Amino acid sequence: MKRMKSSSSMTNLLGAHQESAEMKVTVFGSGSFGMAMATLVARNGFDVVVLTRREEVAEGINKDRRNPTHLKEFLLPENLKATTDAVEALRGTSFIVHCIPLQSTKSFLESMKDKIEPGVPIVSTSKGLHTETLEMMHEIIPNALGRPQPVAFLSGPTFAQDIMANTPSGAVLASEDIMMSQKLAHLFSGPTMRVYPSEDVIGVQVGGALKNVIAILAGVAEGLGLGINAVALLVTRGCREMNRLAVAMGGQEHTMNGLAGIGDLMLTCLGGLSRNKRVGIELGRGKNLEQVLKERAESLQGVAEGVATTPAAVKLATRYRIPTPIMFMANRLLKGEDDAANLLKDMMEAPMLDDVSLEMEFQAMKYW
Ligand SMILES: NC(=O)c1ccc[n+]([C@@H]2O[C@H](COP(=O)([O-])OP(=O)(O)OC[C@H]3O[C@@H](n4cnc5c(N)ncnc54)[C@H](O)[C@@H]3O)[C@@H](O)[C@H]2O)c1
Ligand SMILES: O=P(O)(O)OC[C@H](O)CO
Repeated sequence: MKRMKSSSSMTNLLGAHQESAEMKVTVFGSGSFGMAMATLVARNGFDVVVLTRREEVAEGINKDRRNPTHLKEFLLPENLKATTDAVEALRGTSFIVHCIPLQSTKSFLESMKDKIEPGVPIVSTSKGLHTETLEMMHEIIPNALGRPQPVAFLSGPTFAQDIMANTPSGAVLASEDIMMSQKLAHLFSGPTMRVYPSEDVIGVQVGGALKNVIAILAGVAEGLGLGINAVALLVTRGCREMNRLAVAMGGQEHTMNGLAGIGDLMLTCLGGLSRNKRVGIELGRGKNLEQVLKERAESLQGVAEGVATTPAAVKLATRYRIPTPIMFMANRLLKGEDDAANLLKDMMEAPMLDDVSLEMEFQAMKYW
């Protein structure tokens, strides 16, 4: 494919699909979502290079057109290549799609800072909150690079498998600059993907992070065999906690009512493919967290961001004085402070007082 000679500035994103064959896109990460994003933009005509840590993955993608470890049932487009060489992956790139788990992003980007051109936009797809610093990606990226960088955040109800299968999906892409959101959203959109531009950087990120916390509990209810009524109860009341906290943190209510909020919550909690929900199911069936995470790591089942995000979510809820008893329950469970059945029984016995003030609710932390 024809390459642009120098393509590092936002102006090169103008013109979108008709110029796509001349534009190179770099994808960080060859896990499930890295492969889905790489395939999506390759289908839109871009030359795509996936940066992977493992030679055998690069070789599988380049020679067999399959990732040998993730979503290997899908044949990859010919204009999608892979490399373990960051300089090669980034040479002449127009924009970067970041698909590395949030907790690993700081160290990863610190190692990349001299290789990434300052003007190249980074579209983050990572969903979470830093477990210790409580930071979101809009803070982690410039801190790790040691400079401002054009950044955008793509989030919504998008299981990697469904994107690979080319069935219809939708997401939101947010940046502080609505013009940049519009241009980038257009580059990701296609016959089976609708990407809506937004300026709500906080709402889009918080929605993607907190839905994973609630999904763990949806899984716990399922693992305990409590039935779909219990799942709907937890997810709906969890949704209220997620919205209140997101708005307190600066997110917009309409974002939480859209694809990056309730849309992703529904998919993750009710769909069958969520890794976060799967962790909850295993906990509900009586396994401990250490055992669950060890088994997942051994069989390359992919990151469940909600595990590391939950302690950060409850710290932020405390900072913003937002009552989030369901998220606190998830935290107690993950810390091994109580077992799943006991926690849910306690929750059912909690008073129901919706007419108390938010502050009273927060102090009591037992109304839900
Ligand atoms: N899988 C999905 O359906 C999906 C959908 C939307 C968003 N996301 C988000 O995308 C992000 C990535 O998810 P995923 O499903 O691809 O996870 P995954 O576990 O399948 O893959 C993660 C990738 O990151 C790489 N990686 C991890 N730590 C690294 C480090 N320190 N340095 C370099 N590479 C490192 C791994 O080798 C792997 O290639 C997560 O934040 C997730 O919440 C995933
Ligand atoms: O598999 P999960 O739980 O990480 O969810 C994947 C995506 O975030 C769904 O939108």
